[in-house]
Amino acid sequence: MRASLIQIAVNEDETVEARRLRAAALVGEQAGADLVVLPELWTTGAFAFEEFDAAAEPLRGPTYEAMAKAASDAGVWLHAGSIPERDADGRLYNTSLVFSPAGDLAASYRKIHRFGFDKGEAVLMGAGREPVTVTVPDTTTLGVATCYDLRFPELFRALVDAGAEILVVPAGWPERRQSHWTLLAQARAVENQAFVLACGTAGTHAGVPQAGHSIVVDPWGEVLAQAGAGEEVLTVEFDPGKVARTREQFPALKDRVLGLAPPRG
Ligand SMILES: O=C(O)CCC(=O)C(=O)O
Repeated sequence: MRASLIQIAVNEDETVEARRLRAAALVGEQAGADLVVLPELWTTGAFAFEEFDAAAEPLRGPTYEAMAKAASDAGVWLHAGSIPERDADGRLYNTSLVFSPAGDLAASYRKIHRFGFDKGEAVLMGAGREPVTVTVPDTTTLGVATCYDLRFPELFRALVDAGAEILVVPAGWPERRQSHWTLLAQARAVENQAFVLACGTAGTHAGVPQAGHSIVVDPWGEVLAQAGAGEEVLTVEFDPGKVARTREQFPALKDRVLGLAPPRG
């Protein structure tokens, strides 16, 4: 499988429309890849809270249209990162879109863990409730999560229990916590014996420099590739069959003990 992670720069000197066109062109350049991934909230930037309302779009809005076309033009599975989605009741969500090579919507996922504690995304957006997997016929199953979700291992376990072998994590992770990003991506890969494809943004928006450093980790925890800080397309080839082999040779997932009693004391 060949995967390309598009670590696009999100800076304020570019309009959302211009960045959408540029993202579509970058996806087009990845024809020949099996899977292409864009980051979280790349239209506005994950920290541009004051832009969310104005830039919010219905699920099938301009970003959906542009990315569906980009996926079918390039003939790739496209995890198009996330958009600020406005639902029919006017509520906002941080919603990821995954397209098949035919340009059909294969899945959408509303981010479950919202970032910001008592401000930003945590108060401006609603929380998703449903973990989401996507079956790539005859190949593998993707489990999707978004940015801050990376800190919550129970979500990833739920994805693995549902068959996920490749965990795809679009993000807008800040430079300040870059060490957590790399560490958590490796931890989620090792504990779940799965590939982790984590795609961040480059650039600076709302005064928050982005970490970049998109990363691909294999089921043994080895870093197959990692980007630098700037805009970059990180391309990596790997064998999804390594998940089954790793789980067979080192069957730790089989040793889980579920339903533990509460700790004594
Ligand atoms: O968990 C973190 O440190 C960053 C999370 C984040 O930036 C986000 O979810 O948008």
